[in-house]
Amino acid sequence: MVIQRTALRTMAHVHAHAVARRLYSTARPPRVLVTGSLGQLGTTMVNTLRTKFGGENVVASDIKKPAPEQRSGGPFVYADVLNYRALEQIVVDYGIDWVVHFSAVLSAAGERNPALGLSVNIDGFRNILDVAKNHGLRLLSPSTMGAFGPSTPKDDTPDLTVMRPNTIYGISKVHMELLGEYYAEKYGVDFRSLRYPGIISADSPPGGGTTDYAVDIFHAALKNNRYTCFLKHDALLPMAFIDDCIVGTMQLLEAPRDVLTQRVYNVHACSFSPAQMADEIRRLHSPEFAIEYCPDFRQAIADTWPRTMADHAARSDWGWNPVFGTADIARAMLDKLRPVYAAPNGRTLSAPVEAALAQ
Ligand SMILES: NC(=O)C1=CN([C@@H]2O[C@H](COP(=O)(O)OP(=O)(O)OC[C@H]3O[C@@H](n4cnc5c(N)ncnc54)[C@H](O)[C@@H]3O)[C@@H](O)[C@H]2O)C=CC1
Ligand SMILES: CC(=O)[C@H](N)C(=O)O
Repeated sequence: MVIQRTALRTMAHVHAHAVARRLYSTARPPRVLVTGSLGQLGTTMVNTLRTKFGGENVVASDIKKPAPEQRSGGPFVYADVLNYRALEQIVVDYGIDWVVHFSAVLSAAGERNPALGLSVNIDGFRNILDVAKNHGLRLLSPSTMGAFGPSTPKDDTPDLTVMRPNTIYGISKVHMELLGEYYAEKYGVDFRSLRYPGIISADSPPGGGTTDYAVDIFHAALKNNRYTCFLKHDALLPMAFIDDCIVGTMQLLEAPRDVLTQRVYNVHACSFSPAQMADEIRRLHSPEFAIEYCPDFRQAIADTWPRTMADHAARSDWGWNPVFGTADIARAMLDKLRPVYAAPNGRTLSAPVEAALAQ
C-alpha cells in the first residue's frame, strides 16, 4: 500500500512535470543569445528575433560598443566568445535557451590576421559549443561557401563533397561543422548550421569578407557613381539578399528537430559577377556608372569558391525558398540606400556604419 502510494505520488510528480514542461514550452518564447550581434548579419537577426519573441527575450552581444540605437529594444551585453565563464554567466543570468552564434573573423580578415581567425573561429566556437552542451541549448552557427576549396566541384556543389579549403576562414568553418556534428552525435547538442553564400545588406556594413564588394558597390554608385572592384570582372559567386538569409535562418532555427536530415545545409539564391552587377546598376541607377577592376589577394580566395551550390535538402527539409535574384537585389539595395545618400543635412550613414565603411 505504502509502495503503491509512493509510486502514485512519483507518477503524479512525473506527470506534473511533463505537463509543466509542455505548458512551459508553449507558454513562453525561447530566450535567445546572439553573439557578434553588431556584425553585418547580427543587427538584422536581432531585430527579427525581437519582433518574433519579444525584445526582452533576445540578448544581443558583442565586444564592440553599440550605437545608442543598437542599445534600444532589448538587453545588450559584452560577450567575448573567447571567455567561457563569461558566456556561461550570460546563459545562466538570462535563462538562455537558444544561441545564434554570429561572432567570426571572415575570409579576408582571417588572411590578414590568421591568429585572430583561428582563435575566434576555433577557440570561440569551442566555448560556445561547450556552453550549449553544458546547458542544453539549441545552437545555430552559420557556415559558409568558404568551407569549400579549390578541389571542390564548382558548379552545383553538393552538401557532401570534397572539402579542402585553403583559407583560415574555410579551415575553421570545416572544423566548426565537424565539431558541431560530433557534439550532436556524442552529447545530443541540437547543433544546426547553413552554408551561406555572400550576403548583401543595406542595414549594416560587411565585416571583412571576399564578397564585400557586392555591398560596397552600391554605396560607391550612390556616392560617386564609380567603383574600384577588388575582384575580377567575371568572378562569379553565389550571393543572397539579407531578407532571404534571415528568413532562412529563422526557418532552420525554429524547425522541429525531427525534420532535419542533416546538421549542415547548403543554401543558394543566385550567382553574379561584378560585371553583371555593374550592368544592373547602370540599368537601374545610372548608365554612366563606371567600374574598374584592381584584383587583390581576395581574388585568389574567390577562385577557390563554388559558382553555384545545390541546396535541395534545405528546400525539402525546412523550406528554404529565396525570392531575391540578381536584379531584385540590385533594386532593393538602391531603393534602401537612395534616401540615406539623399539626406538633406549631408549626413549619409550612422556614425558606426560610416566608420566601418571607411576602414
Ligand atoms: N556576411 C556574409 O556574407 C556571410 C557570413 N557568414 C557567417 O555569418 C556569421 C555572421 O557574419 P557577419 O555578420 O557577416 O560577420 P561580421 O564580421 O560582420 O561580424 C562578426 C562580429 O563578430 C564580432 N566578434 C569578433 N571577435 C569576437 C569575439 N572574440 N567575441 C565576440 N564577438 C566577436 C565582431 O565584433 C563582429 O561584430 C559568421 O559566422 C560568418 O562566418 C557566412 C557566409 C557569408
Ligand atoms: C562568403 C563568406 O563567408 C563571407 N561573405 C566572406 O566573403 O568571407
